[in-house]
Amino acid sequence: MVVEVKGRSEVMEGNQQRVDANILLLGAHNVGKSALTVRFLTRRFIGEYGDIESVYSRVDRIDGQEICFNIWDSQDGQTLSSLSDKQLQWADGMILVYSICDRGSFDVVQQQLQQIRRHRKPSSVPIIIVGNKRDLRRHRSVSSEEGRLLAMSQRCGFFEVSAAETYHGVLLVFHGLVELVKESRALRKATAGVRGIVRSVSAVFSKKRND
Ligand SMILES: Nc1nc2c(ncn2[C@@H]2O[C@H](COP(=O)(O)OP(=O)(O)OP(=O)(O)O)[C@@H](O)[C@H]2O)c(=O)[nH]1
Repeated sequence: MVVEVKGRSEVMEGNQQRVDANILLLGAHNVGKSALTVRFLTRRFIGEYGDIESVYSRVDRIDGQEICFNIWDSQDGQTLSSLSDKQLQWADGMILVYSICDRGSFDVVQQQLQQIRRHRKPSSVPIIIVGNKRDLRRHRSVSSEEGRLLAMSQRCGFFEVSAAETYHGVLLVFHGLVELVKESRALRKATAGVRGIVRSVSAVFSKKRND
């Protein structure tokens, strides 16, 4: 299976900076990762999704800025061991999906979170946890509070949505994540700037000491 992986970039087009955001969808089998991806890309819910793993792109204009979403819809509820370094490093932001009717899928999200945190700091990769299949709430086995508490304890965003019922909720998830990606990049740039200043000042003082 070939997965085309693009690098991350911020491209200047005219005076406007285009932002690329690499978004990785994770979660257990059958929770609706493909349904969320297809809903976001096409506004449609088609019911059956096969087993294609790929990176899809969509360009949106948000507040006048062009954003290119590169979305990697992972396959088959990847287990902890099969979550590759390549996927973890590629992502600028992640969406961890569970089904509100499937407690096991909520456990998978918690395990995947632990694994991600071993590789990437919260400041380097924003995460949104999504409880999907909200339309099936009569079969609910994970309460909204549990989802929200997990998200708060792990410094993640949280949404409950139904890929089957609405486009708007799904749009909020992807757009919300891209805002967090932009904030995290700005923070890292600022931190790198401060580190540079500290390094320069230290260099000046150590030179003076050596003179
Ligand atoms: N009722 C309901 N069904 C959904 C919803 N989202 C997805 N489904 C159904 O759940 C099943 C699994 O959806 P997929 O999108 O293929 O799930 P996935 O997580 O990509 O599954 P894998 O690729 O096998 O890991 C399909 O039958 C979808 O039609 C939803 O919001 N509500």
